[in-house]
Amino acid sequence: MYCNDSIIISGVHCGDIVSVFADTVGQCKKGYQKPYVQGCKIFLGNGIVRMERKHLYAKNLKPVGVAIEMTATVSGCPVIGPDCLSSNLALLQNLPSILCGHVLNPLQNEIILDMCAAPGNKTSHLAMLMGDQGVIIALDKTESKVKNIVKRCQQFSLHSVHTFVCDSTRSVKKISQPCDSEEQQKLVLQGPPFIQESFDRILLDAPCSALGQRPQLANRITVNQLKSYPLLQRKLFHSAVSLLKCGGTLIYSTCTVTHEENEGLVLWALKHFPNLDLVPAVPVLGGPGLKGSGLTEEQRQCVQKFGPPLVGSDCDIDTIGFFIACFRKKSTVDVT
Ligand SMILES: C[S@@+](CC[C@H](N)C(=O)[O-])C[C@H]1O[C@@H](n2cnc3c(N)ncnc32)[C@H](O)[C@@H]1O
Repeated sequence: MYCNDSIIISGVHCGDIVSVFADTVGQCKKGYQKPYVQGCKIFLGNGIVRMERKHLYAKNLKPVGVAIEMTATVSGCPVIGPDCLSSNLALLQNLPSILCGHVLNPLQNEIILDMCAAPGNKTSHLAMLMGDQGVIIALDKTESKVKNIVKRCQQFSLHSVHTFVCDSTRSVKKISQPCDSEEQQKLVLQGPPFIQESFDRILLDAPCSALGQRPQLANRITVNQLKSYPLLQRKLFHSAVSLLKCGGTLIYSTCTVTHEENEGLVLWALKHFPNLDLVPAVPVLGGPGLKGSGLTEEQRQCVQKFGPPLVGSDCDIDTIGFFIACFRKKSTVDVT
């Protein structure tokens, strides 16, 4: 357990063996002194105390490190955190997120767009897959989050990534401007809005309801919030199709499990963009799309779906919930 989110009660000392709980209702405030008995909590496991209250809550302290070293967890997952890896050598990512980069398969010297890039985990992976040769434009609509992409790229000394604060639903220039590939590269480096068909490959790792994230002990998402995502995802997808070159690859991914944000988005895209083909997302590690989702059997096999292995599920890899679909643009046909 990392010290920035720990609550250690008075009278507990380094070396003590303690049980660790997660507060599921957000009432156990940082620094709480007494045992938290009334609120809702979930047992996470046992561990050894490595920091006491005086190491955590004294004035002007900015504690870092492990406060409780977990020795046995209910989840059975190994304890892996930032301290386990040298931060300039490796980045921890879940399996489907890593797969996203491989499915996009960016090649050296291509022009790549990462439309919703912060904090830059997938962006930095893409740059590494390209040997840092080429151009990656990384956009995010939140300025503070774009700073995190910059930090992430500095951490790995990556030079091919160019970041911009941008609402990607507004990233397409209205007027098209035919130009050669050298000119195209110069223009994208000037930042958004971009002329249509500027990018060889696009990653749309969309903002989503994130219901696939784990561990998830409590979720406070409202029905209205849940309903807002498909609309935003469609707007972003629309921009992505405009910005993609003919023959280019577009990856759409989410870390959620809802039909509307995953298979539903694919059905909508195939209906509204006759110039797009759904192609197999390879390499394959996940399971097919949901049965009964409206996708044909062939289309179900093209997409990849991840999540905890459920009884009767087609995928037995135990990961966060995730969805990947891969499209190829075959022509510049106007869209509806
Ligand atoms: C799923 S996260 C991206 C994670 C990132 N690809 C990574 O692997 O590190 C979605 C991101 O989309 C951003 N976002 C939401 N709406 C956006 C918009 N209209 N334009 C650009 N970015 C947006 C959010 O700020 C958030 O950082």
